[in-house]
Amino acid sequence: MSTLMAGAMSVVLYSAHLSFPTEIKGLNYWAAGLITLACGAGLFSLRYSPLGETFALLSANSALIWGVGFGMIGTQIFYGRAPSWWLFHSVWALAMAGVGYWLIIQPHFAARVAVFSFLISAFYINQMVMVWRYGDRHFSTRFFGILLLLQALVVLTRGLLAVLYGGAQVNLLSMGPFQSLYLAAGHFMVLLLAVSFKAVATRRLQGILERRSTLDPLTQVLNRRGFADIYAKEHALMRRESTAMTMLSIDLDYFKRINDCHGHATGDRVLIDVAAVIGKALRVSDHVARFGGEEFIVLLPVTGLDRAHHIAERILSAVREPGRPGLPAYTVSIGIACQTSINEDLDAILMRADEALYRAKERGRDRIEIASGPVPPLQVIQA
Ligand SMILES: Nc1nc2c(ncn2[C@@H]2O[C@H](COP(=O)(O)OP(=O)(O)OP(=O)(O)O)[C@@H](O)[C@H]2O)c(=O)[nH]1
Repeated sequence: MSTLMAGAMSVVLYSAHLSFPTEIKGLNYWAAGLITLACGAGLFSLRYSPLGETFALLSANSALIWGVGFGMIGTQIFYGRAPSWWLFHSVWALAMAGVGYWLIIQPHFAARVAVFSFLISAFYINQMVMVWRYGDRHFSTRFFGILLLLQALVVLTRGLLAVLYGGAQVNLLSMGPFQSLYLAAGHFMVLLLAVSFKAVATRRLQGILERRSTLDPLTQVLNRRGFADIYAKEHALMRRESTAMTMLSIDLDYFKRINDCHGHATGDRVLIDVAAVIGKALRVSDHVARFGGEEFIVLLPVTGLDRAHHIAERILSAVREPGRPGLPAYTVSIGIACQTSINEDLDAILMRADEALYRAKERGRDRIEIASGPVPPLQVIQA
């Protein structure tokens, strides 16, 4: 039953892989791992078939190692790590050599169990390390990590019992407390691991969708909604720390002409380029957004007018620089508004920055203008 459920989970994971092939990686390996584990469980039942016990045990053990190994590869890829195919193949080769030797040449059940258990635990331990190092601090990740730890402990204990007490303690065909525990773990843990991996993947997807809803799809900078959220946070910080922040309103000059002369696709590439140029001129703590069309807004937290003017000049001259292949020359105009009062809201500061921008347009474009502002009750301006 649990084998069938693991098979069903593989369909769920594979369909998630087909829906988000680039956003969430590794799901296909997890799906392959679950199917292979289900096949492995099926192969064990062939031991009483005409194919014989040796074939059944060798093929089943091989499938189990592949199944767990694919899970490890899936987890590594999920966390953006290079897959350890060398570990995958080494564990498989060593385990098959050990199992084969103690099954065919020198039959020894306990030795077979020990070598298989110790080697396969490497896959679980490797995944635990991945989750510990690269996972986020969220319930789904912790759940996944704890299950991996438990599975590693169960497998290692089986190996140890085989070494210390011989085959009788770990023979799953005879019943004892450890055998029951191991079978329960074997049956349900795989399923639980698949469920927890799906939970981790869903959490990743949630983050991706949240990020997407705040990003401009063309330039990958913030959109109006994402910017409003960031502004609210910076505004709260400004209230607490009595600092200033400055807004730049940046608009491409004669962008309609670029579209008309070079086509809309080139216009789009210019927009991507200007977003990149602006981004390079900023600190990581600054924020850039595209407010539709060819207008970009930059928020410079804890920044006064002097420093903001310096940054705006840097953007202006970086945009003017020739030599970006395949793009027409273009310029931008910039309006600057400094916010020093917490009573001013986003709409008000944007309006002032826009007024300055229109003045820059009127006065010939490719220039910077500073907004006259409300009298600043400023305590600290870090320029
Ligand atoms: N390629 C492209 N063009 C866009 C996009 N959004 C808006 N536009 C174009 O941007 C142009 C804006 O033109 P205007 O508002 O006249 O501004 P402008 O030509 O830059 O003139 P000034 O701002 O006065 O210097 C229009 O032709 C829009 O079609 C977009 O996402 N991609």
